[in-house]
Amino acid sequence: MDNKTPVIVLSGFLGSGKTTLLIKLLLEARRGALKPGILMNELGRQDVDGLILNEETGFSIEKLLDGCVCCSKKEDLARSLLTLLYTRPDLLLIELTGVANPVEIASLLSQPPFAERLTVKHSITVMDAEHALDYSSLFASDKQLVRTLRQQVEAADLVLVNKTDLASQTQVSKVLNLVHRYNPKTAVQTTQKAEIDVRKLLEGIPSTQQLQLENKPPYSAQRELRHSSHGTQHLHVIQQHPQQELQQKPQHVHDYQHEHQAAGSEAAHASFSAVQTFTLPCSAERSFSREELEHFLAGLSGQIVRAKGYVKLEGEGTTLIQYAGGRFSYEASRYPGSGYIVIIGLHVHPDESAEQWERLIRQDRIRS
Ligand SMILES: Nc1nc2c(ncn2[C@@H]2O[C@H](COP(=O)(O)OP(=O)(O)OP(=O)(O)O)[C@@H](O)[C@H]2O)c(=O)[nH]1
Repeated sequence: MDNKTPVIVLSGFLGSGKTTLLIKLLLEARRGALKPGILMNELGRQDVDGLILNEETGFSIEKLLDGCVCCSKKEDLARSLLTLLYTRPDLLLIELTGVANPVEIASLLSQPPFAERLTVKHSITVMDAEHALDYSSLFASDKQLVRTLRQQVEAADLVLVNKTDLASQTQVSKVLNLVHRYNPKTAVQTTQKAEIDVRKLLEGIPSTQQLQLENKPPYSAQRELRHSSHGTQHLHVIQQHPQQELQQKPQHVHDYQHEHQAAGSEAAHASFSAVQTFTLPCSAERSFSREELEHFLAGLSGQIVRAKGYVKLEGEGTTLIQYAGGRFSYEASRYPGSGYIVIIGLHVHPDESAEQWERLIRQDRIRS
């Protein structure tokens, strides 16, 4: 049996349903006694999805915040993958940002030091059935982003056309046609809340726990056996701390960055250009009404694509607020800290938005 760690890569535009799918995969992994290594990348400086995931599944994760792993954070991605491999997971789950290009990630994984340790089991792209068709015109000013969204479909072996509860039959059929046009070979499934038979996606992944129970050699010993027939490098590397390994192999990671720039500017390889992210903080005491928040977000300049964070709502307590595909949703949360909202959009004005936010918060002080 192949001893490489299987990887499932999740991509798809902002708010399409990647985290929703990841939660289902993790719950299934738990049922199957699989030990997952989880890596989440978010554009914002503040973590939201990681906290949701932890609240829903209890798993802790490796988070890469404040940038996209397929461009500015590639070196961090390499380091995080090594950190996760060091924990000897049964599988790796990687959720990319909504504007990441999975082709770049596949390329990183197919090179040393990962090629010999990881195998991509699935590359899944989640699409928003209601909005996917509008993206080309909506983001016409950001050619890289339009190309990235297309490559998200082209790179997938499974596409979920999600949020069908919010889309018409015609919209769903058109999205399915688009998927077939860009990637005739991929499997496609229409879903609501990313509801699919996740057992199939994890099929064939052995649990270390089960292997031990069956009295087979533990993972480390398997590595050793393999190592003895294939030379020394593999085992030597896996037993090192990731920091050490990166110190010994910095060239590879830097080469990656180099290729980026050498090929003629970041823009030539970047997966997006006009998308910006900023965070609006608020104290734990300040509470908002839903109307107040929705009105505030609607009044921001630029094109707000995604917003998420934790705020205190009047009469409801701490709440996870999500804005995706032009819709708001709210969910009670146990998040204990000060509130914040991460905003992602095109042609946005972070400073001006922060001033507006401050004014809104001050209004409350005047009221109370
Ligand atoms: N109505 C409806 N809502 C959905 C569906 N799938 C996900 N959502 C909601 O859409 C919002 C965004 O879902 P996520 O799973 O966080 O999307 P994401 O792709 O991880 O978002 P980013 O990581 O921010 O890009 C959440 O409020 C979900 O509950 C669906 O099929 N139907």
